[in-house]
Amino acid sequence: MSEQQFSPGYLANQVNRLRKWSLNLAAIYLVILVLLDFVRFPADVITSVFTSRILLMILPLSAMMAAFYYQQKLSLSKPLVHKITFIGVSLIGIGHSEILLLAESSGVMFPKIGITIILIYSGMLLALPIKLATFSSLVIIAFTCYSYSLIGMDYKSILSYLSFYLMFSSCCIFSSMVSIKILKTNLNLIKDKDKLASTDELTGLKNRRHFYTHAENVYKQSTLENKNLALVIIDLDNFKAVNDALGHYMGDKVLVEVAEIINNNCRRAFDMAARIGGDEFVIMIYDSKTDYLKTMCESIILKVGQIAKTIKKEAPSINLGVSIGVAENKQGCSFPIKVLLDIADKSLYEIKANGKNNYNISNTRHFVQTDSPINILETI
Ligand SMILES: Nc1nc2c(ncn2[C@@H]2O[C@H](COP(=O)(O)OP(=O)(O)OP(=O)(O)O)[C@@H](O)[C@H]2O)c(=O)[nH]1
Repeated sequence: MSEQQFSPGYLANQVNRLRKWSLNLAAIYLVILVLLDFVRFPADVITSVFTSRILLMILPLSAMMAAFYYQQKLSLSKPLVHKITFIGVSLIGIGHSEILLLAESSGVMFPKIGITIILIYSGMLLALPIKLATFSSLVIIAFTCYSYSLIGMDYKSILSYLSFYLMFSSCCIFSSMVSIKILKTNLNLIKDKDKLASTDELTGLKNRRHFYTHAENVYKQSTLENKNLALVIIDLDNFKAVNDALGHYMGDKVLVEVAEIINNNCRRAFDMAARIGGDEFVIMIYDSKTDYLKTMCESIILKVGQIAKTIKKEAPSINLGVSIGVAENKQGCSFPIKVLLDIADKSLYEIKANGKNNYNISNTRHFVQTDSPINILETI
């Protein structure tokens, strides 16, 4: 699953889909109810019944569906969509009470708690956020009980209908809560699994596999937006000696501290640090500036130097250091990630060959003009 699917809007999208389907069901049942009206009601009241159905049920439900389906196109805010839904549900409740009164006055056998109306309500209640669904239920129940009292129903019957409506509404609201909870739990489980698969266990940085996927996406973004993109490869110097002299536990500790230094350089959304080998790391900097890259490399060398000083106290012969190779895609000059890594690697090995503990920044424009790019371009 891609990273984009886990964006903060992912859960909201899933919940929205669930709500859209609930509304679709409500709409289907409403059509059935309207068709039943033609069979049940005598000709003299059918016009009034049909008008009430259109004004108080079909139109509000259509407005609710339009708000849900065209939320983005119409730039409707979420609270506005919820308000439209709430008003829609309440109107539908009132509409049904109105038709109940019409049925009673014209002597039509009209089930007080019809299965179709229950299905319509459940569809709509599931389409609302929990608080609004609770509030709408109360509005609908109040109106229905009021209509019952208007047709002269005794209080015991009203009470039994009231308890039925309360049970039925709470059942819908509870199902809505449970489905959202299940969605949240599943999403968190998938997120945890994805995090484990993309993270380096020791340092907590992203691993090589995740880095490549992310880097390809950011590279596409940089070409679209015509932004600079820099890859910084960082390799510790003489790290093996730390392991050999002070043990793997100390070696691990050094790697964790270095990872923290490296990660602190990722300040913007597209930047990313990863561990791509034993003592090898990479940082990707989006919209990079060469001056910033220089300052960053100097700061990393300085901070790793402080770790080296602590190591030296315990093992004076160890010269821990860090070599850094940087490749920077300047605007209008876009080498793919693989080639950019190749260039950064070559820059790094120049430093390794020339005394270590330093950095080297290669602007990719430079490679087009000299002999070196011919080698690099052949690898494309
Ligand atoms: N403690 C520890 N060591 C590791 C880990 N992964 C790799 N290494 C060690 O890192 C060392 C890397 O060795 P080299 O590539 O020779 O690096 P170096 O000693 O820094 O040599 P230069 O890069 O040439 O300066 C090896 O000894 C690996 O065993 C790890 O997770 N923990």
